[in-house]
Amino acid sequence: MIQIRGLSKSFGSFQALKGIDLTIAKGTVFGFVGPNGAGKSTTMSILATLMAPDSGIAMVDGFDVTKHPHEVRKRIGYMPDFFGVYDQFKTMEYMHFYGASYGIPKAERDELIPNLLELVNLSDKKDAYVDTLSRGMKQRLCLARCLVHDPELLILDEPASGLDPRARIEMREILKELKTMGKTIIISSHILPELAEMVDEIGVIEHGLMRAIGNVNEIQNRLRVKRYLHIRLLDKMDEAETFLRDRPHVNKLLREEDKINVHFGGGDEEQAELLRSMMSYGFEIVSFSEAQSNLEDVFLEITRGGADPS
Ligand SMILES: Nc1ncnc2c1ncn2[C@@H]1O[C@H](COP(=O)(O)OP(=O)(O)OP(=O)(O)O)[C@@H](O)[C@H]1O
Repeated sequence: MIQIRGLSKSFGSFQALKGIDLTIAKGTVFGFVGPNGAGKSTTMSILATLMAPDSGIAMVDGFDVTKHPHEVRKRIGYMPDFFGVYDQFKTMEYMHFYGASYGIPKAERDELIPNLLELVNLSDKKDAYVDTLSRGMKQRLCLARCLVHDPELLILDEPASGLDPRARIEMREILKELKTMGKTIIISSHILPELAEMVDEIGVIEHGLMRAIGNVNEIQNRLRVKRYLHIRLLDKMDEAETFLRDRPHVNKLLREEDKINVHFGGGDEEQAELLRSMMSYGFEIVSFSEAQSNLEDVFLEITRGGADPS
């Protein structure tokens, strides 16, 4: 669905994209993650035909975004990170406005729009003025608007940003629904653990370069991040940190207020040995647990330069 080769874009002397490559198959939900200013929005704007690259190629469903923007626009629904919602419209009117812009006949819109509003849980707000909607509702309305022409590809730039936890969960449920409908989705986010359960693949971008692409497990394996141990102690945190740094298979330590998180490269036996050694040294251990590494850990690992993902 998406093919990007050597995509570059500069703003003045600043190089926002430095030749990125990316392939996303049809039906994939792709999580696009990276720190602020990494180049996510720039890449998405180019895919949405709103910005021309300086060099390189971006194709959507076989159409070049710069040569055939109209073909591309028919196939995509784009949700920008900042959007206006034409406050003087009621929800229903707003949807009709977008539907009409895509040339969808009124009779068809009359059938389609209530279904879309239901999908995004806004049926009861159909007669409300857009400016009276909450932020979460506006974001869901924007998503419904993206779906009006039944695009195959959704390009969603931080659709959950600024939402409270409940609104985020609602947004995530809608995205899961779209996934089951077979849409290809590229979604950027800072809320990484939330992406983990719905994305098929992730791409990590930093300073305009793709640092890693693959499914979460593949990337973890590539980074050789085996397991994460959370160790809570009654006291002697500094001493424990020094002790742990010298132990075998301890790749990295992250200190939190009341616990030490260890990136551990060993297996069960080595882990048991680590616990044994801490006990015999005299540390008073409150808990010693193993956590599944999640998308956030992977992201931190890559962007802190803790391991070479290549
Ligand atoms: N129109 C512009 N003019 C000048 N610089 C720009 C412009 N658009 C983006 N940039 C710069 O390009 C870099 C990449 O920006 P981009 O918005 O793509 O990042 P991002 O990964 O989406 O970050 P965020 O998560 O903060 O939205 C940033 O340093 C940004 O300041």
